[in-house]
Amino acid sequence: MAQLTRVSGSVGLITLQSPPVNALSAAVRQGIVDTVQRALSDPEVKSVVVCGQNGIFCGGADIKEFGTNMSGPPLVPLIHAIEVAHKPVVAAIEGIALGGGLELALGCHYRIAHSKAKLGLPEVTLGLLPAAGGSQRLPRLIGVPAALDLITTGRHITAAEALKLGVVDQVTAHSTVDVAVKFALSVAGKPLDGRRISSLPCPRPPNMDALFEGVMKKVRQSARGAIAPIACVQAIRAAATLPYDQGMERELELMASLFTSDQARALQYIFFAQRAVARWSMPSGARWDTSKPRPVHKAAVIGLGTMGRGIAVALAQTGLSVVAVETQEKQLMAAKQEMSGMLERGAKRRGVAPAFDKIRYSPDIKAVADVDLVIEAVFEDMALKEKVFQQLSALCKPGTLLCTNTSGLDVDHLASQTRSPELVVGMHFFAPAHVMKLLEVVYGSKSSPQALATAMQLGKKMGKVSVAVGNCRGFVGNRMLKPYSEQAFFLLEEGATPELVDGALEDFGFPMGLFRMSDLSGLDVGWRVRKVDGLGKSSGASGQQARIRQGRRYSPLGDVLCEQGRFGQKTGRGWYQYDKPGGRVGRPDPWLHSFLEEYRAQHGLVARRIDHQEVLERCLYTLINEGFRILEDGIAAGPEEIDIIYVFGYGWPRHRGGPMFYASMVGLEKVLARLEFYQEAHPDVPYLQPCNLLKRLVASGSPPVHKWREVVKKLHSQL
Ligand SMILES: CCCCCCCC/C=C\C=C\CC(=O)SCCNC(=O)CCNC(=O)[C@H](O)C(C)(C)COP(=O)(O)OP(=O)(O)OC[C@H]1O[C@@H](n2cnc3c(N)ncnc32)[C@H](O)[C@@H]1OP(=O)(O)O
Repeated sequence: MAQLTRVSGSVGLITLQSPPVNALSAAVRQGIVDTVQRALSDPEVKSVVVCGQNGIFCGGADIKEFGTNMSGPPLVPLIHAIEVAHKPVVAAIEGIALGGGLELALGCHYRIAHSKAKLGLPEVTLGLLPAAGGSQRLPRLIGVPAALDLITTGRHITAAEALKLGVVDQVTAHSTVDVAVKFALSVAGKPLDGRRISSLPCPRPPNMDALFEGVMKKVRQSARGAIAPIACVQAIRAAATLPYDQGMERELELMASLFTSDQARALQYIFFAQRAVARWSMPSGARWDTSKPRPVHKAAVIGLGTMGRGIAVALAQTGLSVVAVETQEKQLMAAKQEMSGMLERGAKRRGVAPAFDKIRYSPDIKAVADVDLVIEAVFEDMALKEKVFQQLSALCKPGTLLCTNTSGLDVDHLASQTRSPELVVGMHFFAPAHVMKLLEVVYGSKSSPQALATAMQLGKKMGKVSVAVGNCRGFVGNRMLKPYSEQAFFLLEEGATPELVDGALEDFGFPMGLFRMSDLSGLDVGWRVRKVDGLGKSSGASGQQARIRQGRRYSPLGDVLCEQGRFGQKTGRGWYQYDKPGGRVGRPDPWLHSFLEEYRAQHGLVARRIDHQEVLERCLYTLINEGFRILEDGIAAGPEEIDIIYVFGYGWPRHRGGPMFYASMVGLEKVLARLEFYQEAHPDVPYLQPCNLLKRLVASGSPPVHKWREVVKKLHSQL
């Protein structure tokens, strides 16, 4: 689908037509081939402009076609045909030119972009590289260092940056197509030498080998096992060292190794999952497209600890008026100072004025009287939160949405403290709240669809990836974390060290292993929760009995460390040792190793050799098992919700697609078999008991992950 019209007498205007983003589907590619051929053979046409309908140039290859039997004309010869054309071809870039879309534009002889357009080669984020000549043309056009940056990060750039780098020739704030047509008229009949990028030499940077070595090292470190960024560097190296034709062969060879890889499948799954979770539904049948959000102009945040500060700043940066309430004067002053710095830094990064005037600070909770929405972010203590919700219910105007930033307490119970439980939802932000992308939006049993719609819309406005989930202890993310961390503790008891467990998890792709993360966030955080749950005391007893609590295996290891004041980085000692309290670089701690040996001896435990495979299977498969329980319980509507929460909030490596997708890649039969194996060895660990949904899926032939949502829906409709 591409249309050719003649404008201004002699300009052939080719318009790509494939909503919503004019992706290069087989039909669009065929349309381009046909219209280019017609335009070039029409003697009345002296020059050509390529644009996209509805103010969008092109979103790149049609990702939905990947993994299918791709038919239709391939992109490489199509773009080549444009480049070798004897008539000037001008790309009129409005909206976006991404991936194959930008590669198409790079095949044109001139590029004119609208000032609001965004350009980029984001293939790496989908596990690919720009294989329609992008990896070979871009370095020729803008040089190797800039091409390395754009292609290995996949970042989108503004038209202004594109102009500065030389990706485009001109930027306009007017109608791009009109400007491009005028320009096309002006270059008709002029020679095109020097305008065909593939024929340009690639500028060789000084110290090229050292440059590539340095970049490769950096990319390997940040890729955490992802293969596409490395292939991108290799392709650009080919551009810098080989003639164009040979570079294109290398590009294809590298693309072939990525195209059908598990990582590409995982990353493309995450792309669509991120969009799927925006189409939320509730067990009542209420849905995203039938529930109207309430307008929110003014919001309040109650409690200005770390979370409250981040939330208030994020709201203000979204343009909302914010009342920031902190009843402790000293804390209020400290918050004000820190938040001003956060606003200033954020504004500098985004090139806008700091939103200082958007926040009004108050020591008095009565300041919430006229707001549309409140986010409570006080200390994680139910009694305190109950009191705050009672006060809010009495003070706020009717219709105000009351949200809690609890990371796992009962939203229904908090709702029961108010006069309008239908207006209560959870908005679980992740620290630091003004930076982290994830927002778990938790609906209680009485939350109205409108309340959920409002919180989801606000999350979107704040630039968050918002996921709607049901109410249960820990919601989705923290609930799944429990079996994962429990297994890590048990592994220490059985012979592992924190370094071994963290090493396995970091090799898998987590930015930080569980123990390193625990040191960072503070061991006392979990300790406090365990104490509320009636656990959390080391008891001083020895033997197996000391490790059975509430009828199941329990490891008091973390409690013992806390009792000794080892809270992690903040105290300079935790699972690792640090140079000083507040130190950031953890080193293995001989004291901890001796402590573990003594602990095992005291409890009659015999250390054995544990390998990375066992760490991964026990930590990850129990986490996945809990994910299946969450689906079974109807807390998440599908595997996509769980996977997006883990990728955006818990550091799960994106190129592994989230825990549920990973399970589907490992094979459900294998996950089930290994859980059964470990359960037999550890019958006192309920989390190792395979969940019914997992068994059911295996019994029904392990359907692919995109079918699980339907299976779960059917399961619930039968109940
Ligand atoms: C042997 C092996 C040889 C293999 C040879 C193969 C040769 C291949 C040659 C070239 C390959 C080129 C690779 C590419 O071009 S990969 C694609 C690169 N493009 C992208 O990554 C862009 C992805 N899209 C986005 O970033 C955004 O969607 C954006 C375009 C910025 C729009 O954002 P927004 O306005 O927020 O809207 P949504 O994200 O919600 O999107 C709206 C709907 O459009 C769908 N969409 C978007 N882009 C694509 C696409 N490229 N293909 C298909 N569909 C796309 C998106 O899914 C939304 O629909 P829905 O809500 O139904 O999911």
